[in-house]
Formats: sequence, C-alpha cells, structure tokens
Amino acid sequence: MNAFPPLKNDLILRAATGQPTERAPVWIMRQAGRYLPEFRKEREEHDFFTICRTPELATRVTLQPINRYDGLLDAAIIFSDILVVPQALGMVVEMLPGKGPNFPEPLVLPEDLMKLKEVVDVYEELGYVFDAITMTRKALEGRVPLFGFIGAPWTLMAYMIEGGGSTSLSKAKTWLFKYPADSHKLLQKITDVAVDFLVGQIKAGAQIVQVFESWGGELSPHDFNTFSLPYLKQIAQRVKKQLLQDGLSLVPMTIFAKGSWYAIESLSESGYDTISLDWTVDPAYAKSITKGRVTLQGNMDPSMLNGGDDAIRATVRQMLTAFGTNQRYIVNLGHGILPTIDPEATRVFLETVHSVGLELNKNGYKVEESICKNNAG
Ligand SMILES: Cc1c2[nH]c(c1CCC(=O)O)Cc1[nH]c(c(CCC(=O)O)c1C)Cc1[nH]c(c(CCC(=O)O)c1C)Cc1[nH]c(c(C)c1CCC(=O)O)C2
Repeated sequence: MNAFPPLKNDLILRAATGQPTERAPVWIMRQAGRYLPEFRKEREEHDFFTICRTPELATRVTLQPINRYDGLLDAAIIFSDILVVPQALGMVVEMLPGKGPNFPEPLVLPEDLMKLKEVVDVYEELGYVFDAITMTRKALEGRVPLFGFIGAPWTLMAYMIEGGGSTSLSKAKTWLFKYPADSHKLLQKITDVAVDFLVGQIKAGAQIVQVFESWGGELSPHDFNTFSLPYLKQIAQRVKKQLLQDGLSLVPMTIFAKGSWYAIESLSESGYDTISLDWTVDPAYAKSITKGRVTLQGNMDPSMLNGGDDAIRATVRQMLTAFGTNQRYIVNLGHGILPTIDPEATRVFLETVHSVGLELNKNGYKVEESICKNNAG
C-alpha cells in the first residue's frame, strides 16, 4: 500500500458517515474547470484527454481550486471524466472545444455491442487514473480528502448511443424500450467495469467516491427502477464487498442522480452514504424522506453564482438553515459549476458557507438529531 501524508481536514468524511461537524463542509462539482483562468491556460496547451492521461497534469489541475481557494474547499476531486470508461471499452471519444464530448462511432444497433472489448483490465486501460490519484493524494499533503468518481451505467450508456450530448435521449431510450435485453447486457457490462474501476481508484488513494447518474431524471420512475437503480445498487454492494475481501477499509459513497427526486426514498436504501441533490429539490422535502438515514449534499442552483454577492450570501444562509450545519450535510451546487462563473463569486460562496456555518453552530443551531430516532420506523 501507499503511505500517504496524514489527513488534516476530515470534515467531509465525518459528514458523509453521520458524525457531527463543527460546520458543514463544502466542495464544488467541476471545481477544476473552465471558470478558472489557470485551467483555461492549461487547456490552451493541452488537449482535454491528454490532461486526464498525464498524471502530472491531472494532479496540477486537480490542485488548482485547492490552491486558489486555500483553506476554503474541504475536498479535492480527481481531474478526469466519466467518459474514460467508454474509452476503456474500446470506443473513441474526443472533446470538441465549445461543443463537448463526441463519439465518432456511437453504438447504433445491438450488434454494435460486439465492437466493445470483451474483458477490460482496468489496470491496463485506466491505470493512468490510478496513477493520477496516487500522485494527487501525495501532492495534497493531507490538506483535504480526495474524491474518486465514475459515471453511472445508464448515463454512460446514453452517451455511448447518443454519441454526445442530447436533449431528448431518443436514441438511447429507443434501445431501452425496443431492445431491453441488449440494454441490460450493456448496462451490466458497464457496471462490471465501473466496479473494478472504483475499487482501483480507492486502492490508489481515493478517500471518498461519487457516482454520477447525470441522466437519471430523463427516466420515468418505473424506468429508473428498471434501468438505473439495480446497477447503482450493484455498484455500491460489489465495491464494498470487494474492498472487504481485499482487507481494505470502506470509503463513503455518494450517489448524484440528477433530476431523480422521485428516487430519494429508494436511494436512501441503496447502499450509498450520501445523496447529492440538484436544485429542484426542497431541502425540507429531502430531509422528510431520508430521515437521517443518509447524508445530503447540494444543492444551490449553479446560476445563482451569477446573481451577485448579496444574492449568493442570502441563498447560502437559507440553504444552510434548511439543511442544518452540524450533521449529515455537505454543501455543494446542484450540478457542475458553469464556465461563465466569476471565480471571485465562487470565493464569496465558499467564504459564506464557512462563516454562516460556524455562526449557526455557535448559536446552538442543531439539525434535529432526533429526526433519525423519531422517524426511524
Ligand atoms: C456528464 C459528465 C461528463 N463528465 C462528468 C459528468 C458528470 C457530471 C455532470 O453531470 O456534469 C464528470 C466530470 N467531468 C470533469 C470532472 C472533473 C473533476 C471536477 O469535478 O472538477 C468530473 C467529475 C471534468 C470536465 N469534463 C469536461 C470539462 C470541460 C471541457 C474542456 O475543458 O474543454 C471538464 C473540466 C467536459 C465534459 N465532460 C462531459 C461533458 C458533457 C462535458 C462537456 C460539457 C461541459 O463542458 O460542461 C461528460
């Protein structure tokens, strides 16, 4: 095993495992991204996937927001992309500037499944992610914990069939409804790689992980239960089982199923420690459903960061008051930060999370700890 520097800030790990925190911890989805001039500069020199595949570059970019907002972020997330898994399965994926991901040869018909690799050795295909994680973990010097992540099977299937972003996902949904058996075959194949990939990331040094089901909300509740949830559960169960079998400690697992507000109850029982919420979910609603069984993460509308300092401060206070600041809550946006955001607005957001979180705790504000006990049945 790797020897890593001791961790100096474990707020996120405590919040994710239900232990009290002196303030609500905070990180931001896509915190290393195009809103940062230092990232855009890196991108002028290097192609997107070159950064992902070069541990020195991935480490440097992962640390950009940690260094810029020194002491304000409570976690780092490894710089990579969910689409490295389709690449490992043998597909070509390119990142087109201003357009996003593009698959020149997406899956069209079920027979295209034959084109995917039969067996994927993640150490061979994705070892560069593991190397980047180990290098980043050392470079962090214990300042904050490091997130690993994967895309969830349905979201990756959707990209592999649509060939890029899409508004209706009509091609991917045609597969679900016309070729359900082949769809399950593909979802299972992605799940198998996802499990090995997450376990490998944790072995390499990831201290907490997040699964991104970014297209969850495009499915009806019934279809979510058929095509998404079983695989999300499988990932949580198999990752934990594998870690225990290998004599390793478990790490907290987060599920972000964007748009799947209807699944909060079932996700509370799916093996994840934290549920990440988008901004369409009312904190009181989420708390009334989850009843302290899981940690909640989120959920400010990323566009609020364009609303000016006063609006940011007011919204953060409202959000912290609604979620509670000392237990089972991690502050984040409801989706990735937008490229148009001013990094100084992001600083106001982070500073307010710190100051208001501490203030609310000092004033004796306590999330109703009794909630879990009272509503347990
Ligand atoms: C769907 C998805 C993808 N990638 C990811 C998701 C799930 C989260 C979500 O729902 O947004 C996850 C992701 N992508 C990236 C990270 C890195 C870590 C971090 O959060 O800082 C993470 C966790 C870097 C990235 N991934 C991408 C960028 C910007 C591209 C660039 O630098 O040219 C970054 C920093 C590109 C990307 N990658 C993807 C898309 C759709 C795009 C283009 C759209 C966009 O530009 O926002 C696929």
